[in-house]
Order: sequence, then C-alpha cells, then structure tokens
Amino acid sequence: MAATAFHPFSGAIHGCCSDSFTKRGFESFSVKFGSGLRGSAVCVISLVGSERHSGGWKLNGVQASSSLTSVAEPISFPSNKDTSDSRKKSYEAALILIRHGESLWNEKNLFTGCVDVPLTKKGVEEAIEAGKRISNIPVDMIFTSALIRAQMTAMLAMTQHRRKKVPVIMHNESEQARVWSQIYSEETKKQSIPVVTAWQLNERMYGELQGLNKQETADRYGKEQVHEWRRSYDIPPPNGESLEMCADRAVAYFTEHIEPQLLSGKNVMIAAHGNSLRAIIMYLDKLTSKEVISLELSTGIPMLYIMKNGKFIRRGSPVAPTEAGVYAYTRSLAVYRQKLDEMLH
Ligand SMILES: O=C(O)[C@H](O)COP(=O)(O)O
Repeated sequence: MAATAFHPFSGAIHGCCSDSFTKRGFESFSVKFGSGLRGSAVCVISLVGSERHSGGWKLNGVQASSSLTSVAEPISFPSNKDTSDSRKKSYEAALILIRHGESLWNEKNLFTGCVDVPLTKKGVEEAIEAGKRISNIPVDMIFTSALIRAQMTAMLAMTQHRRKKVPVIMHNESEQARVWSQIYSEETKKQSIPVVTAWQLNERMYGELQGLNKQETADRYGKEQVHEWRRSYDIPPPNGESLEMCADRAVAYFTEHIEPQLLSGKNVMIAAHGNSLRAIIMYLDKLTSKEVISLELSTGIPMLYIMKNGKFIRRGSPVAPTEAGVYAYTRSLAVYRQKLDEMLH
C-alpha cells in the first residue's frame, strides 16, 4: 500500500507542492520503503529545569529543498492571527526550536556535520513525542535546515499538532520551482504552514572529521584535541567550521529572516542541529563564548521561547501537551489552546 500524504481538509491536489505524510502514511511508507522520507522540518528546544551552571547552561532538553543562496522572501500564507491581535502594538510570538531526533550517524557515533543522513527509528519516535509536547502551541511559519534529519523531525512533529494545518515546503530555488509549486486555493493556503529550508541553519561543517567515528578520532588525535574541536568556540576542526563560524551564518539568518516574522506577530518553529541551535541560543540568551561551551543539547526534546516587545524570554520545555505551566506564560497561548479545545470538541 503506497503511503499517502493525507490532506485533512479538501483532499487538495498535490501537483508539485511538497507537503508531508501523515503518521499513518509515514508508517506504511517506512515499512515498505525505509525511512528515506523527504519532508520538511520544525524545531523546538527545551530547557527542562535549566539553570545557569558555573560554566554556562545545562540543557536537559534539546533542544530545510536546500538553497545555496539565502532563501528569497518566503511566500507566507495569510497570518491566521485574528485582526484584534494584529492591531496590537506590542506583538507577542512563540518561538519553538528543536534539535533533530537521533540520526543513523548519531547511532553509529560518527561525526555528521553537513552530511545528509536520515533519522533512526528512535529518532522518528523522538520527533513524534516532541510533536505531542507542542501540539497546542501555535505555529504560523516553519524554518528548517536543508538536511533531511531536521526536516523529518519537523514533519513528524507536525503530524501531532492539534490544529492539523499542513506544512508545505516553499520552493524558491528557481523561478520555475516557485511557479510550479504555487497553491491556487485561498482556503487550502489558510490551512497550510509555509516551510522555508535554509542551508544557513545546517549543522556546523565538521570538515575532515565528517564520517569518522568519534571514539576512533579521539584514539587517533587524543581526547583533549577532539574535545577542543567539538567544544571550543573559535577553533575549527581540520578544514571545517568552528562554532563561531557556524554562529556567523546561523545567527545572521535568524536575525535577517526569522526575527522579522516574530516581530510581525508570527509564531515560528525552527528545525536544526546541535551546533547551529547552540549558536542561536547563545544569541537569544546572550551567552558568552565561554558559557556556550558547556551548552549541550540532546536530540528531539522541545524548548519554547516567547518574544515580547522584541525581547526573548526562555520558557523551558513543554513536557506534555496539556502542561498548564506553558499556557500560563502568556494569555495568547492560553487563548489559542482554548480555541483549539472548542474547535475540536
Ligand atoms: O554533527 C555531528 O556529529 C553532531 O550532530 C554534533 O556533533 P557534536 O556534538 O560533536 O558537535
């Protein structure tokens, strides 16, 4: 049975639009064809009980068709925020970040960097669990890295979202791609979430370590040297990127393409990687280059920020979809969840 990409609304025609399988569709697909699913991705990073350690933040939680040029302004579907919200001067928006679920090379303990490998079965399960945790938090736009492990994580997480909007990958890599992937129904657009993929959100490029086993590398170069490559701020691995170099591109992309969406009141999710997300969190939390060194992210667990009046407030990890705490943070999140309850009951 071929997997189906299920449109929960009008059974719209796909054509060249790239959307996502449902969980059922993915299960039948992965049973038959393995998990080489092309999808698009979302991110939520969690600070579960995070506290500032002497050396920086301990994160128990965790924390997109690649375009080699920065993505053209995404065609964002009409915002679904009601007009009263949009007239509010002090916009408030949810920012959800997540590191991808476990990948096949994480499982093999190989340096991955910008090599494009899929999730393991465990990584798939982590993504679905993450989706449950954020299933009541509003999402108007999704940004992902250009790598499949982050994109799979996002698409699988969105299968759990209660609003049931369909994430649709924006194809701006050429004029033909943009024209051929147009959606011609306003109603279908309203029930869709634009997904922008950007190489700038990719994992740091690990240079000549990519594909090497982390333990063998330590045996070959020494534990201290490998730790320095992995967790220093400005020392790159051989012919690779340092965290600082990764931050230069990832944070620049965030401030140029993502922050304006938040400032306009759009709720955003980002799907990315351990180091590109450490760089973004360093910006959001104003961490020093020393503090960010001890910032560690696990795979597939959510974190929520609230942007209010241009400031980012870290709100920890939605541990469960009904966790009262998350929705107590802001009125708009509580109202959104209440509307979902009314719509679905
Ligand atoms: O790219 C990789 O190997 C991992 O995603 C991150 O690796 P690190 O934790 O060694 O930076």
